[in-house]
Amino acid sequence: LQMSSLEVSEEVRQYLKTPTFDNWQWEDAEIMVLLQVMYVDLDFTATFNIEPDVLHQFLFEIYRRYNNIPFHNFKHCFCVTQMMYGLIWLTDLRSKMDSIDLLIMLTSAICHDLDHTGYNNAYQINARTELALRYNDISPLENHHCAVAFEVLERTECNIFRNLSMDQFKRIREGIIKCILATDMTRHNEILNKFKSILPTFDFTSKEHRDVLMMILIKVSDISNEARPMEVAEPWLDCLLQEFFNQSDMEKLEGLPVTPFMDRDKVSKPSSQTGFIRFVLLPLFIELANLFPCLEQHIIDPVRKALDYYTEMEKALERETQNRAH
Ligand SMILES: COc1ccc(NC(=O)[C@H](C)Nc2nc3c(cnn3-c3ccccc3C)c(=O)[nH]2)cc1
Repeated sequence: LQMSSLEVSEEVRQYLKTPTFDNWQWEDAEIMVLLQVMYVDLDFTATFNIEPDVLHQFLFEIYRRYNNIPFHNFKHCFCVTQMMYGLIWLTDLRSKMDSIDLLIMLTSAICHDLDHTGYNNAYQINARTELALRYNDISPLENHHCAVAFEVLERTECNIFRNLSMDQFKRIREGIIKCILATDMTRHNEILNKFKSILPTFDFTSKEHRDVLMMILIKVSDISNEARPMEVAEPWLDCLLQEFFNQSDMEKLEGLPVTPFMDRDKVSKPSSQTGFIRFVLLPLFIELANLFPCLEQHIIDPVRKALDYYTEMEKALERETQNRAH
């Protein structure tokens, strides 16, 4: 099943640009080739003189630095990157932003959860882990993901930016740090409110506005599973709850505070998801659709369907528990 990026059909290259792409049908080795195809089809390899072998070495080292945990693994990195790739094409971002900003966004997506251990920032801080100590409780995970990304880029054979100028590298480094640190969900309202405040007068020629948009786009890509077809999205929720339950089991064992929506004794799959979609996902996606109306049908409609699906499941679950109670 080995594929070289030369052998990926035109049909697959088009499918790769859509939010309906099903990651579950592809092996890791094929996903590595699909990631290369993204750099080629966005003309990054030509524009930034990225040698194919360096791109391959970079992606392989990234692959090695993701851990085998239920959710924050290499397949999640691919899903976030593929959604970012789809958004770039759907919104025709190439006609509105410099290629270097798109290169920052795609590379940030690939690197955004590097070496995630399956335990979130609340755990890192409460358990006083090495990461919490090193980063003084300030987004310890996201700081770590970003530091690992630049450790990889320090290796010449993996440095996809090695043929760029110092100024270009500085701009890329600043952008990747901003994007990866923006994926800390405790900053969700800060970033969303900033975007809401600039939306009425959004100006693509303003660097400040572009920076906020780039953070919104990686945030949208990061939590966008429910924008995908149900048969692609639902397994991801099972993986997420598995990872969350592993954490809350550990917190109980270690006598640490347990996050309510992670407690297997408290959370039900549908009720946690309806809350997340109504209060986190839809408000974020609706704001982005204000800037790119085409996202209504491609992203928001599927999410509304998912909300209906989980609301029905929630009702069915309630009826069942009531019947059992009688
Ligand atoms: C404001 O910070 C928050 C807000 C919500 C959540 N998570 C949830 O509400 C629940 C558990 N659901 C949920 N959480 C999700 C999804 C996708 N990513 N994601 C997630 C994963 C890890 C950390 C944070 C989030 C939002 C998803 O489809 N559902 C986690 C953190």
